[in-house]
Amino acid sequence: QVPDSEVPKQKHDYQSDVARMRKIVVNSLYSNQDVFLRELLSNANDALEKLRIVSLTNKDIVDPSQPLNITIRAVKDEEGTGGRLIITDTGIGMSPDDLTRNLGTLAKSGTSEFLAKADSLDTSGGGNLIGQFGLGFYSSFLVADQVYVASIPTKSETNPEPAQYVFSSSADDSSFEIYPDPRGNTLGHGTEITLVIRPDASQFLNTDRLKELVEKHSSFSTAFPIYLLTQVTEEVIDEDTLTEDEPSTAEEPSAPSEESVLDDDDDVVVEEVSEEEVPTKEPKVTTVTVDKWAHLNEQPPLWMRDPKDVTNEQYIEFYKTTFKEDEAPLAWHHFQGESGDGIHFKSIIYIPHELNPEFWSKSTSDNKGVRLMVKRVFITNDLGDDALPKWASWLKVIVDADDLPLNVSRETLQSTRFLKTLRSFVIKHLIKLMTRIAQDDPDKYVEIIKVYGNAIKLGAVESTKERNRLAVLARWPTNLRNFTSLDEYYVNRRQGQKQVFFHAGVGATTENLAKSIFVEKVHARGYEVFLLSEPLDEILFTNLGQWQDIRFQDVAKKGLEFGDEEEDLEAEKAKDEELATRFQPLVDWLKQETKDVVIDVTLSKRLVTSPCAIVADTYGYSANMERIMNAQNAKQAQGFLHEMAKKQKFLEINPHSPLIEGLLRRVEQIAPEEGEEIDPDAEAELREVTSILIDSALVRSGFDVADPSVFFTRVDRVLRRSLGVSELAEADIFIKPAPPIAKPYNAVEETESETAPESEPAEPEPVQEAEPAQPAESLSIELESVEEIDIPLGGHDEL
Ligand SMILES: Nc1ncnc2c1ncn2[C@@H]1O[C@H](COP(=O)(O)OP(=O)(O)OP(=O)(O)O)[C@@H](O)[C@H]1O
Repeated sequence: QVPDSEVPKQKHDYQSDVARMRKIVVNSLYSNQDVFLRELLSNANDALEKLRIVSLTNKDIVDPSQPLNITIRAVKDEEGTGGRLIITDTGIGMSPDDLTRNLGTLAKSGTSEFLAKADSLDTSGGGNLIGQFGLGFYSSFLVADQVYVASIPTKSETNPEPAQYVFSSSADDSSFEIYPDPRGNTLGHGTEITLVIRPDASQFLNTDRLKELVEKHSSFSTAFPIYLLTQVTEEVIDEDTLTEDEPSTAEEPSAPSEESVLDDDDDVVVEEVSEEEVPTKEPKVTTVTVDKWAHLNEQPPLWMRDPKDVTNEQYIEFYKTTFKEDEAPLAWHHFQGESGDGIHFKSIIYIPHELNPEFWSKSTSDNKGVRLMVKRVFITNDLGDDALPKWASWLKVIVDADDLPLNVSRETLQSTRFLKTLRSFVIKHLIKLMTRIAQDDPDKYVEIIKVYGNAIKLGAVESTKERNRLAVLARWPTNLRNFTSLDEYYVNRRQGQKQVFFHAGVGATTENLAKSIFVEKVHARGYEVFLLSEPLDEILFTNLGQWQDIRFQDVAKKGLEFGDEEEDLEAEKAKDEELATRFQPLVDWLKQETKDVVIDVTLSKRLVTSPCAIVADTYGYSANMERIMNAQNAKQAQGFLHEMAKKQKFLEINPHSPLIEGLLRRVEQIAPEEGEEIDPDAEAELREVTSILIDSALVRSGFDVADPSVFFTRVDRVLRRSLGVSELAEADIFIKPAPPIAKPYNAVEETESETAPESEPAEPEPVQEAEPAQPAESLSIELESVEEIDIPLGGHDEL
């Protein structure tokens, strides 16, 4: 019976956003109509969960004769064109105020964000938004022209005698009505939603279709039984009273009870057949249609089942429904464990298909992704920051603990080892899951690592306990391939290799890193080098220190060894000595010239074609680390140490580079003979060339030059010389001054209206005629008289 009759009704206007929202939901989700059932069942499940939680501390509020369940009933019109779908739960219920607030307003935060998003929505995105913004109830209007919600809350101190009220609204109304249910209290406690199904949605009155939908979306996501009223035909023995062979339809069914429920094993249970009298004459068999409640979710909830009995589709559907996600997860793992306090649990962990964009910007984990159940009953999804470490806070977890008390509080959980053990179990199984995928399905693993690679690295940096296991899972590009693991690197190392080579440059592309002067020789020799572009990478390698028995080596730092240096030791040594003697004058000159920039100058063994490089000492900052530290404002925090670390640099020159050869020759040329004076011009020019060489070495090595404008002025000067342009020649500058300051707003308006008829726009006034704010001549004179800055040569204070 639709609860609509001549009782006084209170009319309320929908909050304007609600009307807009309903329209959006209906329009954007039209092709996705069947989500309505999932949404309403999810609300019913929530209401039952709320009641169960409240009843833990207040047993009296639940009517023991009223089992906690959800029922679905389809009632077709006599004409068979439409009908009503009635979904009832015996949950917490709603008072008239709740009905108004919950169904008539949008108290949710993020509503305006939703509306903005939804305005530009295509149909495919709608399902996701519905979940995110809790629009569940409005999806009723996808299939119904008119919706009645009859509800009665449980008894409480503030409401000892609750009454059943109805919320009624049609799909096009801008208002809704609230009124006392003319039928009185028919529900005990709970909510009954009656949808007057639109003709184009009549498939939802078909019990087979309903059964299919519930099985697909909802059967395993609730621990409360869901019953569907189905009609079964039975053959019964006709009593004398029945003379015709007409099928008879059962009356309005009562709520499901154990006896009235269809048993799955035994398809039809005869319910209303009296066996009082044994007919004496030949019995006549008649076919009757009987209404029966079919229990749709008889199987235990998914997480309690044996993984062997669950299909991939079921895992995916369960995930979507439980965590309100529209996309399938990337992977999942179903396992059981024991907390050490004797608490057993069953759990499923899911890796969502994408990382929440807020993951990197939020400092706390704000984790609602862990749903704790006790003996199949939902307890909470608010276990606080302790539930998962920040780096793994994107995981979606369902966990059911058998031995916890139902009224367990967050404080109790935190004081026992349960949460701690759960956390380490979840992480252990996540690592296991990822390791398995990495081995069995490398393509899938790449997909996962693209999304979660940096989160894994964060975990390896943050967690000392799991560092090595997580580092195994991380992947980096190298000069030889993409997505390389540390183990792969180790296996492919060269004979005698005692270092894991890496080169880091935050934000640089892999291609640019591969072209670095520090990589050229390592690459040319056929060694593999990790190319790191994320801020976390170098920190992680530094924290790891070594992999297996070989230590990490930044190729841009001192200490680079290939491991085969011993092989030609004698021949090498002799060559080195010869080079050292030959280049000594240049090294001495450079030491003097660069003493403020580097702590020493050496002949390089790492460069191939580049003339020189700035190399950080083992304990100094590499260019990458210097940038990271500067960005973190570590200068203030670490003061002296930071400055010291920055200074630990060496200049390495490549004795095989023609440029360095040339420089050596110049240094030798300007060296005065006994009793001769040094040529000051030649010396000044050499200094300038040296400065440019050092600055470009800094830039090539990834460091910043102290003052780029000084650097470029020097380059300009050298260019002028090579082009035969006078160093003193000044630029012919004329800069057109800006027009005078605009007139006040009103004045502009007046002028415009007087002088600028719409059809014929006035010629813009020539700049000269306007009254300049500053005389144009004085401006141009000032600019034209700018002089080139005279840069003192020699020394590198400015570096
Ligand atoms: N069957 C029900 N029993 C009790 N309260 C209900 C029921 N259905 C809806 N409500 C109340 O109405 C509110 C609005 O429901 P709606 O489905 O629109 O969003 P929601 O359930 O809060 O969001 P979400 O779908 O994201 O969980 C719910 O939060 C709940 O308080």
